[in-house]
Amino acid sequence: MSNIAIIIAGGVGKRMGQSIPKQFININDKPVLVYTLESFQKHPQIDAIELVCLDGWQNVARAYAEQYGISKLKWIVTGGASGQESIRNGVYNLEGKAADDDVILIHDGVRPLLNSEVISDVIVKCQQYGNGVTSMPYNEQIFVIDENDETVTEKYIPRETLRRVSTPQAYRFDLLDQKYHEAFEKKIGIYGSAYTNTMMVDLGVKLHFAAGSDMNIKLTTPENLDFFKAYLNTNHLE
Ligand SMILES: C[C@](O)(CO)[C@H](O)COP(=O)(O)O
Repeated sequence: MSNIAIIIAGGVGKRMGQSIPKQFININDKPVLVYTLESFQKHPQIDAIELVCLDGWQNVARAYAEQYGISKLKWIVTGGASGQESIRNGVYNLEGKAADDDVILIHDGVRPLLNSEVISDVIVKCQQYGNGVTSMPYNEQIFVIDENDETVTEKYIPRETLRRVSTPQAYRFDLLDQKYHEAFEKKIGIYGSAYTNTMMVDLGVKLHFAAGSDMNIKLTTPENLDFFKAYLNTNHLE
């Protein structure tokens, strides 16, 4: 049984407002994506890495992998028109390569502050239950926007009933492959902001929470990049 990481780096990163895709932005002279790949390269339980890459950037990614010694990188697959198409491309490429009981970890290429405990726990949960999704408690109050006026609210959701999820998310390969085929055939769970976790729930799968980390932020805005730089500088990481 192997543990295979699929790193999703197929997006253009419009919200970052930069001329190059956010996964390729250099922070302290190293691309964001390389920090992410290194987390999986260093983890002793990860056997192989597949990168789903924005079209046109495959050679750049391959060159970086060589430069930074990401020897576990086995496959580079081209991303799709949406997040779900990108993940699907990564999953389908593993057909005939991954075994049914392999643990497949899906992770955003723009979450470079991933620690090894989070990777370990999501693998344990997946081995135990067939899936595991990293998650954290929600610490803010959540209010629901009024149906008729998006500037007001009269309703909230008690935060004790919520958990916010992140990546990595891990699924047994047979479940993951079967559910992507079902989703794309029936057009379920593949709308705009959908991801593997929401698709699984839409297709009736019960998800199991794994440990998350507040450091494991997704770099979406320029402020997130500033935070990442500050973190690296304070912690003297390279
Ligand atoms: C974990 C996630 O929020 C989906 O549940 C994921 O990080 C979303 O990534 P996206 O690039 O914002 O779709």
